[in-house]
Amino acid sequence: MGKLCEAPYSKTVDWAKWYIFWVDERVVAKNHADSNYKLAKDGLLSKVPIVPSHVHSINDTVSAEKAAEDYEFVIRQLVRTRVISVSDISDCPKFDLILLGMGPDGHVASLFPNHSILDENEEWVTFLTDSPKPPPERITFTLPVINSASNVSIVVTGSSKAEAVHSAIDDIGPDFPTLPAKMVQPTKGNLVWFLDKAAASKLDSAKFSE
Ligand SMILES: O=C1O[C@H](COP(=O)(O)O)[C@@H](O)[C@H](O)[C@H]1O
Repeated sequence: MGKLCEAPYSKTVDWAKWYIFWVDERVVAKNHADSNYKLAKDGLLSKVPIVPSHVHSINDTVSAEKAAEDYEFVIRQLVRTRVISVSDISDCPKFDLILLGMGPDGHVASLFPNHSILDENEEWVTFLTDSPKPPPERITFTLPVINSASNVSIVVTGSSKAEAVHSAIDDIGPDFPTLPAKMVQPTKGNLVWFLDKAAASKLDSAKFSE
């Protein structure tokens, strides 16, 4: 994403075709240090000519429950008008690309290990008020939405995440709890992990290309 802010991409990418959504968001003001919107705005959106009306951030003035409901409503409208495609095997939106990070505990988006939110398969966007990682109030896409995307990338750096990378990618047998990151399995899409050497250091074998 950083590269896209630089020449030649900043000029050659057809930014008018880009629509931006947040897979998960912390329910804090948009200028708060914990805001995922702020992170994306400072790092990318303020540096490229994305159409402002194509940037769909959450309503930060309401409760987590209402923010999730509002966000799903917006996405449903865009599916109805065919701005977002729809999956042909579920009624879920089919995003072109879902870009995820992963925490040292194996969480992706705001889908945390052993949380009941992992079983949510009715809603497209749901909320939690007890996130084990602060801040506690968050909204998140659900697994069925993530797994309906055309492409999913998980980008992980640092040795603190090496154990979780190993558990999520390697075959570690049935006796271990399944991490949220391992539940990311696009039904008809591609999944690509991007790891630095430290994050890849506990993988069983060289399943990756440098
Ligand atoms: O809270 C979150 O954490 C993960 C990854 O966290 P990191 O600080 O270890 O990079 C992130 O991917 C997720 O979207 C976010 O809300």
